[in-house]
Amino acid sequence: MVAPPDNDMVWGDSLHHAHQGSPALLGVTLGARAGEILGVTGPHGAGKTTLLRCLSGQLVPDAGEVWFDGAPVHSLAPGARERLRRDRFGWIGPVPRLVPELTARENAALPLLLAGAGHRAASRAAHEWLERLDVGDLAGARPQGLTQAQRQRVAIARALAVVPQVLFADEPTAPLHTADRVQVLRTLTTAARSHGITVLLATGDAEAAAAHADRVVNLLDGRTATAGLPALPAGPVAQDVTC
Ligand SMILES: Nc1ncnc2c1ncn2[C@@H]1O[C@H](COP(=O)(O)OP(=O)(O)OP(=O)(O)O)[C@@H](O)[C@H]1O
Repeated sequence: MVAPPDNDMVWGDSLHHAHQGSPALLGVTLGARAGEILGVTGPHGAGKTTLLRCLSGQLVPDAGEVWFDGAPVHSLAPGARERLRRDRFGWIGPVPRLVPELTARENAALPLLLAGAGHRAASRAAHEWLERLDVGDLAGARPQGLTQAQRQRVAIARALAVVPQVLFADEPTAPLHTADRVQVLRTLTTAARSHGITVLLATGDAEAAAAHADRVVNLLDGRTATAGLPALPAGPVAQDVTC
């Protein structure tokens, strides 16, 4: 077992994984430094989701190692991995999964309550994050009364409210209209930067990654095609971004 580079918060080394015999990762090595926003791009089927699931401890890779903050993740027992995910990691997928019986505010507050926050503090923090995501006025609505785009904003608020050490964002703006994607990605990355959250942002949109990430890794057919290219400076190009 080789320890990761000192300044990497998350590190995957020689990751291989197959889904029921179909290879998805064929030896990917990458690291994200503390507070870095790392874009992971590539076409459909490149392995982005599988990579994020391995790095976040949802999947144990068939081969290779995953490290978080200087400690191995791949060799943790399932319960310890579950606690790590709950206490340190956040996850945003392309489809919002909210608890239907709870309001938007209660959904956003849920991870804070699970982490031991008091009810009032959790509710206040959840509401603040909903406002940042422009759904504060919908705090009392239940998921079925929201559009898919609004539900996704609630899911993003929920993931940020707990201020995870690492946020895994897999196509986080997929359900949003093109015009809203830049604004939501900017809100997400600004919040992450101001709170020192490390972000792994998977997107099929190379322009979006270049506009919002500090560094971009490109996957192709389960392998790293180009790694560590500096992102383009955020600027006018961000206006045209889709993802
Ligand atoms: N649950 C699964 N069962 C079988 N094959 C899978 C499964 N999940 C992913 N795959 C396959 O693994 C490969 C990598 O898929 P993955 O979803 O990781 O890529 P991706 O880059 O995230 O693609 P997309 O942009 O379409 O989400 C693809 O060939 C895909 O078909």
